Amino acid sequence: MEKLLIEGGHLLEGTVPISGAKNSAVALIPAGILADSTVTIDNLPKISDVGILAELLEEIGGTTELEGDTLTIHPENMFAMPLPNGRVKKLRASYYMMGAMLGKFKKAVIGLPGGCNLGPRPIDQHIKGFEALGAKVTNEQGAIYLQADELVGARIYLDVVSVGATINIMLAAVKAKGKTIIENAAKEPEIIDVATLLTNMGARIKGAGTNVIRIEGVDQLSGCRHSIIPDRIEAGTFMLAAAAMGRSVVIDNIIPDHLESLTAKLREMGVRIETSDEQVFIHGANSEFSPVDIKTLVYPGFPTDLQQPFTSLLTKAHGTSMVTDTIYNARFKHIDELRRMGADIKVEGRSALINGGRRLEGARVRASDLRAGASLVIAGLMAKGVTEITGVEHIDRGYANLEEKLKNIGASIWREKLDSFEEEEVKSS
Ligand SMILES: CC(=O)N[C@H]1[C@@H](OP(=O)(O)OP(=O)(O)OC[C@H]2O[C@@H](n3ccc(=O)[nH]c3=O)[C@H](O)[C@@H]2O)O[C@H](CO)[C@@H](O)[C@@H]1O
Ligand SMILES: C=C(OP(=O)(O)O)C(=O)O
Repeated sequence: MEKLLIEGGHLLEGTVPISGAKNSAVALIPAGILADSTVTIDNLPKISDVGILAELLEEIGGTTELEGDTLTIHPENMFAMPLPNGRVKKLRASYYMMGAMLGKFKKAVIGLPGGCNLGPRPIDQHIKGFEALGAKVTNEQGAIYLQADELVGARIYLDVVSVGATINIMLAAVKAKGKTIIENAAKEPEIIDVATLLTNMGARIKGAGTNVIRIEGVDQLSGCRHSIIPDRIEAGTFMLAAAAMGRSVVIDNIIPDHLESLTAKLREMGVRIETSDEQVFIHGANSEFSPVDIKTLVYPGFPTDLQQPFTSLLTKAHGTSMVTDTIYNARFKHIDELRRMGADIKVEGRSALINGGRRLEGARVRASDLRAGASLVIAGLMAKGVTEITGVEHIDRGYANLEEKLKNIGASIWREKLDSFEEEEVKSS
């Protein structure tokens, strides 16, 4: 077990290159199962979720090669190996093994997924979609059993706009007989990225990125090469760090349009931002920030995954800000930790009220989930003194080379192994 240490107060200056998107990568890798020849995925982020998914493909008989940021998937010898336990429990996106294996083999056994604990995260809409396509789905002892004689296209209306259900139904439907229509689909850029890969493999998909996706099933999908879109959440996290502590920071290799909701809110606070085709420039630290209210919404609204990191920045604004999460009702585990660092924050229902303007102080804190970790890293960069963050394994699920990227722009951040006393403390917390 490890911890991150940050000596706060250092101003940031320079360029941060952004990696490929976690939430695309974790769907694109299972999508490789559907092909009958080699799939090559470029611009892969070096994060633990990616490594675990590659191992899952090997568990079902595939071979994978990771060289730099390129993953090559050889799906020829894959088979419908049941995966009721083990690695599937370590991440949320293992649910994509359901759609991909159902699409390819017409059957799958997959343990219920893990991932960030943000309150209830049901997968009823995924299952509703699989059933509509003709699968029999049962839940036995924490694993989902899926079986179909054949998959037949259907019209599926999602009761909840869900990224995971939209992608999972696409994965299952691309090889179904006839036409599938997904209504009230999610519109996140990662959905377009997955549809692009599948289309390059030979799938027929129209409307990805709108709320109605039409899929005409095909018999066969072949290998292809695909480069992952930039990670808008990683980019947003660095934009927030730069707003908090940046003299002048360039966030490079991004699609600025994917970050419009964040850019608008930062500008409203008084952060100076310029954008170009593939970069944003942030001039932050010396400004007097105004408080703002944010409400998380489905894309193109403000992303829930940036809510926690944004909260840290708001401790610097002069006055009271309100952060409301309409997607997850319990995504506030970072708040207690920010309080340990001196933040004045109250949680009321789905909202956090941040009374900003006072400098945070370094403390020993715990990252309970991925973006709570990002929020604590930003808080640590801002704080007086040293902040120690445990729960680093959550941060490693989603941020590639975080310390290196921050060090390169002037942060003082390093990683240490926990001693046995600290390990005991973490295990019992
Ligand atoms: C691997 C991945 O891509 N993770 C992202 C994905 O998670 P994930 O795909 O799990 O999130 P969803 O978009 O499915 O969830 C949105 C909301 O719908 C609810 N819901 C979802 C499915 C379902 O069957 N029933 C249901 O009620 C969820 O509890 C949540 O309240 O989108 C989230 C929302 O942008 C992000 O926070 C996660 O980073
Ligand atoms: C919630 C997240 O991830 P996951 O869905 O993989 O748990 C996230 O990326 O912020």
